[in-house]
Amino acid sequence: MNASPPSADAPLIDRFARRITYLRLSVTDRCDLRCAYCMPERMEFLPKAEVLSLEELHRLSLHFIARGVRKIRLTGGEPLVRRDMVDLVRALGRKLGDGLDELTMTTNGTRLAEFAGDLAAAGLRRINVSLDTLDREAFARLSRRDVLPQVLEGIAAAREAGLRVKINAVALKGINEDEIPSLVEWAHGQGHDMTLIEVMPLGEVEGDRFDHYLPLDAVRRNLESRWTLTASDARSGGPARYVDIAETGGRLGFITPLTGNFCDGCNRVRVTATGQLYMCLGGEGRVDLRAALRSDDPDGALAECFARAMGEKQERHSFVIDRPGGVPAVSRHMSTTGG
Ligand SMILES: Nc1nc2c(ncn2[C@@H]2O[C@H](COP(=O)(O)OP(=O)(O)OP(=O)(O)O)[C@@H](O)[C@H]2O)c(=O)[nH]1
Ligand SMILES: C[S@@+](CC[C@H](N)C(=O)[O-])C[C@H]1O[C@@H](n2cnc3c(N)ncnc32)[C@H](O)[C@@H]1O
Ligand code: SF4
Ligand code: SF4
Repeated sequence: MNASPPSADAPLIDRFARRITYLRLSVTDRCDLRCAYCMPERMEFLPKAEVLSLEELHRLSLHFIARGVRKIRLTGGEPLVRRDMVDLVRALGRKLGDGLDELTMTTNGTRLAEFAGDLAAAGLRRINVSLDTLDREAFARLSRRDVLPQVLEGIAAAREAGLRVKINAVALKGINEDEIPSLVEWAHGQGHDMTLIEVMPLGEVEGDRFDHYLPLDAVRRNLESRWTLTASDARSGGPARYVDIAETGGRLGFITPLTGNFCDGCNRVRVTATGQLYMCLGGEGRVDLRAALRSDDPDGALAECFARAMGEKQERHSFVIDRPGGVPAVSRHMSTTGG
């Protein structure tokens, strides 16, 4: 008996009954920074010709929304280095309240001062800005670019434009470890939520991630010896688990792929700038949506791709950072998959 063809708007549900409602869409693999935990100084970027056009990114997003995706995060590389970014936000913003609950972005903030107003006007309400340190020299060493003042200006501009800002910081032993409490105080003092992230072994970088890996269970214990942390029920749709801190009056999230696996509740997939759908951040499994989109029968080909992706999405990642010299879990850099 022949199986019936996959339907054009079947919800995205994987083999483990996890429903996919969150798309992380990487709009470019390029970046104006070179964060040492993310990529090497001499990073090779994709030829522009391989990257999806704005119209293709939009069309693909609509296919995801038709299948039950309610949250789209634009990411990269650095999304704001792509020139037509605001146009994409404007186009997708029209789906807010009409299938889409949230359209948001993760950015390094270097270009936010220029774009915050346009992004807010186009429908963004909330934005995550990556900021690992407030020390200008440490920032310049870590990101290999001396642009901390620009990032701080960007964050201020986002707030002025009415965007809710969440600060993301990768916790790094010997780099920002001692600064974590003051970074949290600063973020909360500015009215921003904040999230700490464990470094993940994705893609080759210069140096050994083991040297700077900082488990967040230890960071949490340290913060508990200083402040009153109360577990919060707040959820932002991503993997963070939050606490409220009485003394700073703010919320702090922990993203713990290594010390507290959260794959059971996975609700997301990611698409690269070349239209490759990766079912898991920590896996090699992918399907080629660009080829489907450019085929003679895009609707049928995409339906098949989505069915295959849901059949193949893996249960969990197998990241470990447990000894010097470990190899990355996958060769792909975080900047390719968009985090
Ligand atoms: N291992 C793993 N890490 C993830 C996943 N999703 C996001 N992250 C990591 O979490 C960090 C923060 O991601 P963000 O781009 O701020 O997105 P988010 O945490 O979903 O954001 P919220 O919507 O504010 O919850 C990045 O370093 C991501 O790589 C995931 O599915 N698996
Ligand atoms: C890949 S970046 C893309 C968006 C933007 N360029 C930025 O930095 O916000 C998304 C997030 O991934 C984080 N990240 C990058 N490499 C990482 C790694 N190896 N482990 C954990 N987080 C990482 C960054 O700190 C950032 O918060
Ligand atoms: S973390 Fe973001 S800003 Fe830093 S190098 Fe990677 S993509 Fe660029
Ligand atoms: S590592 Fe893979 S399975 Fe786990 S939460 Fe992330 S995408 Fe989902």
